[in-house]
Formats: sequence, structure tokens, C-alpha cells
Amino acid sequence: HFFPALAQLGRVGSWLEAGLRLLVLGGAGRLLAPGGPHGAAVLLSLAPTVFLTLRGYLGLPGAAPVLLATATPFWLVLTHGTATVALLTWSLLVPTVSVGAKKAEAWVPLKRLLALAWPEWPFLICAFLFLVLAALGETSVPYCTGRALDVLRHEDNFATFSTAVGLLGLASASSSLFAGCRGGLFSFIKSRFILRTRDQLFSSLVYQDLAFFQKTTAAELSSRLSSDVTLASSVLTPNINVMLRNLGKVLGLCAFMLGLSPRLTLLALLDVPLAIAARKVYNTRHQMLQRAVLDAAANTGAVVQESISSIETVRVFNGEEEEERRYSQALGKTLRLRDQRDMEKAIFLLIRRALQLAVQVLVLYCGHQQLREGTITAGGLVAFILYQTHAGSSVQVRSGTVPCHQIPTFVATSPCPHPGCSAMQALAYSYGVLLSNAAAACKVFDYLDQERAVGTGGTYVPATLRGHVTFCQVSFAYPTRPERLVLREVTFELRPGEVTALAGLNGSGKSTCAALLERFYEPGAGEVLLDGVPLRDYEHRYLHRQVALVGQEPVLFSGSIRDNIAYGMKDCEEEEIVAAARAAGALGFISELERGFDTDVGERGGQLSAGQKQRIAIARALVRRPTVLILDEATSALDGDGDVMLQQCMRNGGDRTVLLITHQPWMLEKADRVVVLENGTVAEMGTPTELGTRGGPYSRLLRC
Ligand SMILES: Nc1ncnc2c1ncn2[C@@H]1O[C@H](COP(=O)(O)OP(=O)(O)OP(=O)(O)O)[C@@H](O)[C@H]1O
Repeated sequence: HFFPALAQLGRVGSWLEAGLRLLVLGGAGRLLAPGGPHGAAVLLSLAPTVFLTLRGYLGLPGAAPVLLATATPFWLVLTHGTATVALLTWSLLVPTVSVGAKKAEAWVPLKRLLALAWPEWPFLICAFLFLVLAALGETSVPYCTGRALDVLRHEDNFATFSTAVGLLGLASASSSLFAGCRGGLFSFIKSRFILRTRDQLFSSLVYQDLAFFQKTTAAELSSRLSSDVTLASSVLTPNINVMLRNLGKVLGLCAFMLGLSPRLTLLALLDVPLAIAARKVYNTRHQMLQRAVLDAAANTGAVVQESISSIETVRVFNGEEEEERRYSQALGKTLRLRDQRDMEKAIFLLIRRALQLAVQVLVLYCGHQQLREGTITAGGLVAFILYQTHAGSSVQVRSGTVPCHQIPTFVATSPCPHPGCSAMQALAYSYGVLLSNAAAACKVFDYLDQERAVGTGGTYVPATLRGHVTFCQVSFAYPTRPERLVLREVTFELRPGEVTALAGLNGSGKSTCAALLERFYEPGAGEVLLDGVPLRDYEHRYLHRQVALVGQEPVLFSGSIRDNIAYGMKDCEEEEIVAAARAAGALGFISELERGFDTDVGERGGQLSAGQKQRIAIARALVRRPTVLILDEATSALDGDGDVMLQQCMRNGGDRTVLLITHQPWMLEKADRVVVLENGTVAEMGTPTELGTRGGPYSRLLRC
């Protein structure tokens, strides 16, 4: 007796049946496939009932069953067919995108972006509140207009008419006011989001391994910092802003339109599934092209940066034409990709517009019929057409309405503002753009999530450090060329108070040893020990204060000489800077400069000679009073007093450990001990005198 009793309840009964189906299917789904898609159970349970309810509203001829339990096989096939269509639409709505190496639902990057924006939650809540209020005001305007028209036609009462007009004015004014507040707040949130995300991204970049920077160009990173972060922020606003506005608008419009005429409403929504399907195809391509355009633009930037920063080399080798060709190629690729993307956008717009026009004609025809049947009033029909026009009106973007095909590539983030784009389509569009932009912004997460091979988790901070360095059976290959061992079972030690010179032909692995001692990389096998403790156990800052390196091509930062010497040392006294400059033999030329220590060194120290740059770089290392000092060809451009300078470098209470990498024989002679490297292995070691008399690799090296 249960089903006949349920059938007696009519529409309510059919929804109760849907609820029961949901319980049974949902429960079975969880038992059989615990991690499976639960949306399927919801759709399979509810979609047939939604179909039957809408059919009832349309008043189509023929008797439809109230309950599915008592329905004939024909109705079961029909209703479940609609459920399958709904399921397919759902799968179209949630495309998968790749996040880093993993495949994930398109929601994943969106959720991460929202998590990034979470600190702005008080402003976001206010903005959403204004958004709802503005949508309410906006959608009630046509209804109030229809009411005013009906009042005008049927009643002479001025008070009723004034109330209707007053309501109309109130709805318009409040929607404008709330829309303004919503827009302002979203822009404010966006600026703060950009600032914080760039800051976070840059912080994560500066701590990356050196291998990461060898694989990624500076121009690409700067492009990620600017355009990709802007793209990510556009997900918040305008994307989420516009999508929610459209959602609010669509819900409001549907509610008012259903109230006026369910039949016309269903007709007006006829093109929605088709538009969504077309959107899915378009979005997949657009997403792919969008990424390709961003990559190509970053590559073009890299070409410019590389050419400009190496302009002297380009000039010397007459490489202008080659550079021009490289740039035109990169530019051509970007333009081709943009053209392709724009062409696909144009085709998509054409299809969408045709669908929309067909539906408009259909609604007008049926509206006219309903008016003749008397199932809708003239005011109601006017209000309905106003709603349709409203739904078909373009969405405003900041400075007026811009056709979507004119939106610049990097800001292909705006809502579809194409004239005639319906609110439903704009909703589907803004939803698609939201997901596609969130996916494109994934690169930001790739960098934020980048894991370091060289960890900085060490905590060891001894009160005193002797500076005894041991390379223990160290083997190493650069991450960019993992197949080629650059160091093979290298074992030697650096003793406190001694200058140990590393000698060897070009490419024998000398600088690589220095890089491992600075922990730029982690050895593949073996260990580098400092006072018997592996380098990785030392606290990051402590280690880099104790171990200082002056490289082959010292890099100075734009700013004064003082800033460069005291770089990274907040608490550095003037006397310490002067003492370090004196020890490095730089005081002489600095005092001859008009502005002394305040002299600007220019970009990358370009206003100083090579030798002067080397001396300032040595002073920058000495000011830290390091326990271990590495001089990697740091004296190649120095004149006669290099000898004195070496003595100064060693002076640290007399027990500083110095690793000297040099090709200059007279410098090698000054060292206490020499380690000779050949093809990444230790060929021999000993004092310069010992090695000089042996006639082995060291002697051969001196003869070269
Ligand atoms: N970043 C890198 N990525 C891959 N291979 C590298 C990298 N740096 C150096 N190499 C390779 O490692 C080997 C050792 O280089 P390294 O710079 O240690 O030699 P070196 O003895 O200091 O040479 P030089 O006397 O010319 O300075 C070389 O064959 C070089 O090509």
C-alpha cells in the first residue's frame, strides 16, 4: 500500500520517492565504491524527478507517471536518459587539469587560490554580501517595471502607481550603490592578494637550489612573478566576482521568470546545455593555448634579456643578426599562438550567437501564443522580455564593455562581455574562464611547491668553530647532467691556519669542490665535513657566515661600495667595513674616489674595473670574519700586492682556513699545501716544494 499512498501525494510524493532513492543509492555507492563520485548518486536520484516536475510545468500533452516505482519501462528509459545527460553535463563542468606532474580536478588549483586569498576573509565576506544585495536589486528592476505597467493599465489609483514607481527607483538605486561597493572591495582585495602572492613567490624563489636557477631563466621567473601572479589574482576578481554576480543574476532571473511563465522560462533556457557542451570543447583548447602563449611570451622575454645583458659579447662576435633572428622567431611563435587562440574564440562566439538567436525567436513566438491564450498579462510579458533582455545584456568590465575577442591575452581573464551574451552563457563562460585561469595560474603553485634537494633544516650552531674541512670520498654529478660524474671519490682536508691550494686543468672540478663546500649542491656520495660534522647539519645562516666564497666573476649589486661590502650584514660597523677594505687592498682606490665608500658601483658593479670589483668582493667576504675562506680565482685580476692580500686574508687570529683556487704558479707557491685534481679525482697532494721535486702532475701543471 506504500506506493499508491505516496502517489496520492502528487508532486510531493514524487519528491519523497526521490529522497528515498537518494538514501538507497547514496548508501550503496558509499559501500561499493567508498572513494567514488558521490555526485552520480545525487544526479541519478534527483534528475528523473526534476525532469518529471519540469514536464508537468510545461503542461506537455500525455499523462506522465507520478512515481518512478510504478512507471512503465518507456518512462524509466526516458527519465534515466535525462539523468545520463545530466551526468555528462556534470562531467563536462568539472574538467581535469594537470597540477604540476599530477592530474587533478580543476577545483584543486581553485581551492589553493582561495586558500591564498583567505587572509582577506573579512573583506571577502563584505564583498560577497554587497554582491548578493546588488544582484537582488538588479534582478527585481524588470519585475517592478512590469508591475508598474500593469498598474498603469488597470488602475487609476495614483498612490498604488507611486508605490510601484518608488519600488522601482529603490531597486535601481540600491543595486547601483551595492554594485559600487562590491567592485571597490574586490579591487582592494585583488591588490593585496597580488602583493602578498608576489612576496611569497619571491621568498620561495630566493631559497631555491642553484640547480633550479640553471634550469629556469631569470626572464621566465620574472614573467611568472608578474603575469602569472596577475593571472592568478584575476581568478579572484574579476573571475569569481563575475561568476558569483552571474550566478546571483541567473538565480534571480530564473526565480522571477519561472514566476511569470514556467513554459517560456524553460524555452529561454533551451540553449544552455548546448552552450555548455560547446564551452567545454572551447575551454579545453583555450586552456592549452593560454599556457602555450604564456610560455612563448616568457621565452620571448628571455631572448630579450639574454641579448641585452650580453650586448658586449653580441657586438664583439657580430651577433646582431643572429639575435634579431632569435627574437623574430620567438615573437613569431607567440603571434601564431595568439592568432590561433583568437580564431578559435571567434568560431566559438559565432556558434554561441547562432544558438542564442534561435532561442530568442522561439520565445517570442510562444510568448505571443500565451498572450492570445490569456495565460500571461501584457505587463507580465513585458517583464519577461525585459528579463530576457536583461539576461542577454553584456556584463560590464571596469572601464565599459569590451568585446571578449578584444581582451588582451594576459588578461583573458575577464568575463565574457560580448554583447548579446546571456546571463546563463556568461555564467558558463565565467565558470570556464575561472577554471582555465586557475589552471593557468598553476605555474605559481609549481614554484611555491618546488622542493629543495639541498635542505636548510640544519640546526647545529657550535659556539666555536675550528674550520677543519674534510672531503670524504666525495662523488658528484651536476643535476643538469646527472650521467656525468664531475668528482669521483675525492678525499682531502683543509686545515685551520693553512692555505690549501686546489690546482688542476680547466674543468678538473676545482670550482665544484668550492660549490660543495658552500652547500650549493649536495654530494651524490661521500660527505663534506666541517669540524667532523656534515655540512647539512649546520644551521643555514651560521654556515654561510662561517664559510665565505669569493668567486671567479664576483657580482656586485647596484648601490654604494659600503652597501656592497656590508651586504647581508645588518649590524656591520663602519670600522669593520674600512678594516675589510684595507685587508683586501681596496682602501687605496676607494679613498681616491670623490665620494669614497658612498660611490655608486653601477649595475652589477659596471662602473668599476675587474680588479677593483675583485677587491670589493674580497672585502665583502672578509668583513664577515669567516672561519673558512674560499678564493676561487678571486685574485686573477689583482696586481702585484696579491701576496700581501693573501696574508691579510689568512689573518683571523692566525687560524683561518683558506681554500685557494688558482692557475697562477706564484700563488700556488705561497700555499701551505697543494691538492692537484685531474678529471675529478685527486692526482697528488703535498707541500709545493715536495710536489715540485716529484716531477708528477703538479710539475706538469706548472710547465703548462
Ligand atoms: N652548472 C653546471 N652544470 C653542469 N656541469 C657543470 C656545471 N658547472 C661545471 N660543470 C662541469 O663540471 C666540470 C668541472 O667544472 P669546474 O667548474 O669544477 O672546473 P674547474 O676545475 O673549476 O675549471 P676552471 O679551471 O676552468 O675554473 C666541467 O666539466 C664542467 O663542464
